[in-house]
Parts: sequence; C-alpha cells; structure tokens
Amino acid sequence: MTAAPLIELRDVTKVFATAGRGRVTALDGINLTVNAGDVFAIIGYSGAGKSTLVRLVNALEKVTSGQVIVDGTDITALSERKLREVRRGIGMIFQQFNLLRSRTVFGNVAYPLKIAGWSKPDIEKRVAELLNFVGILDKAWHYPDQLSGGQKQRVGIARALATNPKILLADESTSALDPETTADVLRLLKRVNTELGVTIMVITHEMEVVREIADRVAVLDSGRIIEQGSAIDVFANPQHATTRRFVETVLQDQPEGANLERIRTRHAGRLVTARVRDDRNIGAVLSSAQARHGVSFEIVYGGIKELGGQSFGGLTLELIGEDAGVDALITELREVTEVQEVKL
Ligand SMILES: Nc1ncnc2c1ncn2[C@@H]1O[C@H](COP(=O)(O)OP(=O)(O)OP(=O)(O)O)[C@@H](O)[C@H]1O
Repeated sequence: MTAAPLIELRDVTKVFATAGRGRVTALDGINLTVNAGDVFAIIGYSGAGKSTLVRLVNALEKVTSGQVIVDGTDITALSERKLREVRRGIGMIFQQFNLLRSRTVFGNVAYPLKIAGWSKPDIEKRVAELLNFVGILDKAWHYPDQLSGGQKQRVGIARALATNPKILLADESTSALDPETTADVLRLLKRVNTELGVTIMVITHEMEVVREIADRVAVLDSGRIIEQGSAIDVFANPQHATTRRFVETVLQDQPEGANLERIRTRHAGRLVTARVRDDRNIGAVLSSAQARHGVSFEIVYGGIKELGGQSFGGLTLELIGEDAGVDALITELREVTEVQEVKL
C-alpha cells in the first residue's frame, strides 16, 4: 500500500512586512509531504521558520505564494468558514500547554466538544475515554495548577484529540519538560500515532525528540529546508553542517578537542572514523584486515544509538600496519560505509 499525502506544501513562501526589519522572508520555497500515518518532525534553530510553517498548516497565517494542501484540499484559497472546518480536523498541542486555569481537567478536555455541539452524556463518555487513554483519569477534577508539567501536557493531548482529528500538530510540546517527562510524553505521542492512527507533525529544536519518535524529518534553516528524509538516513548520514550539529547533540561519536589529544598521545597509528549502521557490514571487512592487509586495529572511541530498531553512529579506529596496507583497508571500508581519516 502506498501512503497517501495528508499535508503537502508546494513551493511555499512566506514574507512578513515588518516595521523595523523591512521584508522578512520567514519561509522560502518549501516543498514537503507528510503522509497519512507519519510522525514527521520539523527541526530548526530559533528563527528558522518552524512556527510560521505550523501556522500555515493550520491556516492561522496565509502563504505569500505557493500551496498548502491538507487532506486533499488546497487551503490557501478557502473562505474563513471553510477554514474553520479544516482546523477542526487538526489538533494542536503547545509548549506552554495553553490550558484554561479556571476549568478542571474534565472541563478543559470537554471544551472543544461543547463548542462542537456534543450532548452532555456523549461528552462525559468521550472525556473519560480520552483521560483514560492519556493516563490521568484520576485527575479529572483537578485544576491545571495542581498538575505537574507532564500531566498538563497529557491534558493538552487529550483536549487536542477530543474531536478525533486526523492530524496533530505538536509545537515544541516537550520543551518545557524535564528529560524523563519528555520521554513519557513522547511515548504517549507515539501511541497516539500507532494506536489511534493520528498523523503527527512535530516542531522541535531538539534532535533527541526527533530520534525518539519521528519516522521522517525535515531540517529547516533560515526559512529553507536544507535536508529531509527518513529519520535514520538523516541521522546516519547528515549532509549539511547544521544537520551535523543537530546530530552531534545526541551522538557524541567523534573525538574532538581534549578527547582527541588524549587518544593521540596513546595511539600512534592512523586514526579513522567509520560510520556504523546495521546495513553496513564493517565487521566483515575488519575481521579480515590482518589476513588480507597485515593491518590490526583497535577501537579507540565511538558512539552508537538506536533509532526505530536500527543502530547508527560512528567508531574511531586506530589502524596499525604499513601505510600501503592501511590505505588498502580504508579503500575496502569505503566500499561499505563512509570513512574519514582523523587528523589532529
Ligand atoms: N508576524 C510576524 N511578523 C514579522 N516577522 C515575523 C512574524 N512571525 C515570524 N516572523 C519572522 O520570521 C522568521 C521565522 O520566525 P518563526 O517564529 O517562524 O521561527 P521559529 O523557527 O519558530 O523560531 P522560534 O523557535 O524562536 O519560535 C523570524 O525572522 C521571525 O522574526
């Protein structure tokens, strides 16, 4: 079965006219497709254009040029009344949770259902179901101020899902949470995706969030997408310097600075860093290195992580032998993976 596109941006540009800075191009020629069932992450530093992109998808902002197609409808040409319908199919969660402080957990989750005109018994049933799903049914009569950050975000998720949207937009939804709570909330979002079949677009500046839940990722830099693809491909083989910086935040697999100096003083042989990935069989090449090239090796540094059941990362090896043998081994390694010679 081929996945159907649920959100498409075609050559989208957004320019703001500002008083102080003149015309600001927040998004420039964006093309991306989020398929039904994806967890799609948009990652970028502050000012990259992430929030603007989300606001175009939920039609809170209009494109300067290009098309935004949501569930088969080009929303750039719709009336305000039709846009409200589109927005109803999109749930949204926020960094600061945006709960109503004067209402209980129940009241917050019931709110969108009331607006949609649901009957009281239907609301009660639906809210209980949602609170059960997010694991805070026992907090139904608490007020937001009585909840932890993680619990507040669970309420936010329950509220966003209340009217059964096909799409959930998560804008920096874990940025206000500690790492352990972040992991809990990300696990919950993954369940929203796999158990309820909701397509999720995650906006983040944290690569760990991408690693935890995204199937696909687009890297946004100064209003442009500089790289996009499956999360494992982008992590295992980042092409752009900005992407590499993001990957390094979760994977310190390359020795640098003092670490590199320490390694150098202990290991006089040539050093190479080889990319590791399940489908790159560097083990086979290394195990025959002595017999074929008279080269032995020692692992001197490395970092390997897991993503969606696959391993990826890098290993730095000291290659000990004659130069010609080491060169031949590096050539062989390069046939199965990317290899960089480490220079001090
Ligand atoms: N309403 C607006 N008017 C003028 N300029 C804007 C407006 N909204 C965003 N911008 C500008 O567009 C660029 C992208 O901003 P945006 O908020 O989309 O980035 P971001 O990646 O979400 O950053 P952050 O994580 O800091 O929110 C910035 O230069 C910003 O100043």
